[in-house]
Amino acid sequence: MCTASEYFTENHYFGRNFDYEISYNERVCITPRNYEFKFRKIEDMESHYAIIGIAAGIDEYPLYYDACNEKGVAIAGLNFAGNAVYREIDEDMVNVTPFEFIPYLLSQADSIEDVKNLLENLNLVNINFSESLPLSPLHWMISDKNSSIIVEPLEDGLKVYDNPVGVLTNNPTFDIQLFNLNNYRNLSIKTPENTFSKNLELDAYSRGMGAIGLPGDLSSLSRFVKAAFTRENSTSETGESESVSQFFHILSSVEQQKGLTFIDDPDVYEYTIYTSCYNTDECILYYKTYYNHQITAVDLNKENLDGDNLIVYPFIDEAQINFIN
Ligand SMILES: C[C@H](CCC(=O)NCCS(=O)(=O)O)[C@H]1CC[C@H]2[C@@H]3[C@H](O)C[C@@H]4C[C@H](O)CC[C@]4(C)[C@H]3C[C@H](O)[C@]12C
Repeated sequence: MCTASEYFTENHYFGRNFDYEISYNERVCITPRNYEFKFRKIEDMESHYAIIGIAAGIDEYPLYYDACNEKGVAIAGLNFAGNAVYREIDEDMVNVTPFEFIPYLLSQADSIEDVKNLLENLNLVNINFSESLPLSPLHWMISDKNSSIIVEPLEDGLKVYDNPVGVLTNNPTFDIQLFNLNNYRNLSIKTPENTFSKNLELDAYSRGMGAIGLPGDLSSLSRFVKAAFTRENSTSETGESESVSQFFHILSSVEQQKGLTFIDDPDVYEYTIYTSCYNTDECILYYKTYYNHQITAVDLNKENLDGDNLIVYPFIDEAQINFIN
């Protein structure tokens, strides 16, 4: 399971919880403007926008999970098992593989409007990266500071939805996730009136009673509601550290602790391996890992963006504990 979200103060923040039982040696990976993107079915790209993101630990290619480009367009890919359909090559369309989807869009899109235009003629083809890294069934949340969309490769074609809630989890399809929110329209951040009955005196014995009924389990339908409610009502000071802190708090409302989502024996559980947060205006990537709660940051603009080799920062995953005696 995974959850993606965005948040606004003076800047736009975007990121995700990466929840899974397997790590592919994730790391921060910067693709500078002159790294040559080789595509399987379309022309290679010699120069493009610079990209910062979190990618699998493969040396020759940036296999991004989530990323942001120097224009402030950000994407996260989330599991969409049983729903994602990738197609045969169609010579009349632009044939891009799922693992090329993030590089293809972020290398050239200035905005969500650009992304929508690129999607119009795009065919996501069923070509895997390698024998050992097969096709992964994904859907994507894509945002800039002005708008957000969800892209789902469905049986009947590539579906693009406007995203009015600024979150995404996993199954079911986004339209059902949105519809399900209707069931929670009674939730409130305020103490509720007693509408149960005029004849009964029911006491508001605790703060937070307006959100009784907000799901707390880790299923993707429930995380969608929890993340949407938390994000919608989130508030913070507008400085960078306060905004980043609030962003991580939104995603920690749906984080997965080891031991709660059993996958397999012996002791295989899904858990929140990392949480990312991009300030898309400044192109700074912040992250935390399951073991390291200290926020680590990498600033795209501090690199030489005109280079042609990938720049890699391995994750700092050990606990950083601040002993004060
Ligand atoms: C499984 C990951 C998504 C996490 C998630 O949504 N978990 C929820 C699981 S579930 O719904 O609850 O079952 C996805 C996100 C990005 C994916 C990776 C990226 O697409 C990059 C490459 C792509 C290759 O085709 C496969 C390996 C891979 C390295 C992918 C492995 C895996 O599918 C990843 C890591």
